[in-house]
Amino acid sequence: MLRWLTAGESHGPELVAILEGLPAGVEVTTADIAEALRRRRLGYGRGARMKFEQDVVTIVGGVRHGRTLGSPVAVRVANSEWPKWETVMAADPVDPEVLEGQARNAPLSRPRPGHADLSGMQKYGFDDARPVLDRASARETAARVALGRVATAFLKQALGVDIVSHVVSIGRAQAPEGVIPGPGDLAAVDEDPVRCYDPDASAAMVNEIETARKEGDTLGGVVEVVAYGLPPGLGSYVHWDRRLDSRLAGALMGIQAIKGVEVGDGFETARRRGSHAHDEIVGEPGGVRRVTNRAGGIEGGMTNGEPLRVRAAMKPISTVPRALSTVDVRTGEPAKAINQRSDVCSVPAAGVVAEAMVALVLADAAVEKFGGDSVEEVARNLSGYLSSMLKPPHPQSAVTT
Ligand SMILES: Cc1cc2nc3c(=O)[nH]c(=O)nc-3n(C[C@H](O)[C@H](O)[C@H](O)COP(=O)(O)O)c2cc1C
Ligand SMILES: C=C(O[C@@H]1CC(C(=O)O)=C[C@@H](OP(=O)(O)O)[C@H]1O)C(=O)O
Repeated sequence: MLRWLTAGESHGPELVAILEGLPAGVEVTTADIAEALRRRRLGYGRGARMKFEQDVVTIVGGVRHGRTLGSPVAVRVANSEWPKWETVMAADPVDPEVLEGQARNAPLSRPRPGHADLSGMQKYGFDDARPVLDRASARETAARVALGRVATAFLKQALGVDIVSHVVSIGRAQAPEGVIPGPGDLAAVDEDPVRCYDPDASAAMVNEIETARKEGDTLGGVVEVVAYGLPPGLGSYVHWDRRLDSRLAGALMGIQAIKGVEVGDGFETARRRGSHAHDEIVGEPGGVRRVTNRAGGIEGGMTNGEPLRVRAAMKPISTVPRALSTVDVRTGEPAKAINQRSDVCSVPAAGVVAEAMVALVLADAAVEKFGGDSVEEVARNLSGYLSSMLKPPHPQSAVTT
């Protein structure tokens, strides 16, 4: 079993992340993780903070000379902006007089509709949104992307799996259906300003973001993650919480602002007749394949050997410059919601985070099926499984033998 945890606040000194249960022998370096974090900061529509802040990565456990040890992998991602926030977010008590004069420390009492502010204040008994938003913030996804990079390395090295993601829509601008990056196309997707694989759709998405920005508004959208090279049989049909689709949906919904998840053709499948909803099976030399992949590579809660396809729908950013109505919790009076620097659209970044979450869930399922002590052992077990796996005899090979 793979377990992962993150800690740290958006304006705190650093994020920390631990991944436990990963086999020994996975090749991964600080530079690999730093590059994954760089990808997460990209994307047209991100706010000012993404330009001036650096993610400073340190691997502090579980890796020696570029290979995992089998012990928990621990990563620190430092916030380079920490000196500006040191008194506001200090762990130890700070002299109230020092805090008094700091604009940054003024209580945030006008909760934003759509953010965690108000419910978080009510739940934990705060009269200031600062302690809520600082942890609810998607800054935390940097920690997940760091761990996701380690999981991605494991999946590639032990199973030959490639994970790509792309942006399917931003606002009303939509990529044509069926345009999906191939296993080696991640760099090409990353080159696009909104991480869309279709150039015309990409231009329309950039235009949507610019228009929203000019109008003081924000946008959401849909991202898709595709994993190539998965063997059949990861996950299980035997219990709800062992189903791979259930685990993927939970992981994707656990990303800030994700409000919907689709597996394969998802909601569109619900509108089709059965005769056009499923993927017919044909034999071919060496095995079987599906003629289509409407299911997105999962049947019965298990991978079926076809590319895995999952989508996540992100709501628009809730820090809307044309601020929404709220109540000032100190006075009870109507007010305009907190409106500080913010992203206009973070959908491209959410795609990178979604890749990380998919990688962590798939790595967990792979360790469960093939063992978790070393990359070599996992590869050996995978190879034994594939060579003994049920494969209906192909008619042509039956004739020749
Ligand atoms: C990569 C990423 C970046 C985000 N950036 C912002 C932002 O700059 N401003 C903002 O208000 N919300 C941003 N969000 C969304 C908030 O984190 C989210 O709306 C908030 O946590 C409440 O969402 P929830 O209801 O899904 O928890 C971002 C989300 C992601 C995934
Ligand atoms: C810091 C990151 O994203 C932040 C996520 C976020 C939110 O409310 O989720 C709000 C913004 O932070 P701030 O209010 O400090 O500008 C984003 O910049 C990041 O992705 O690294």
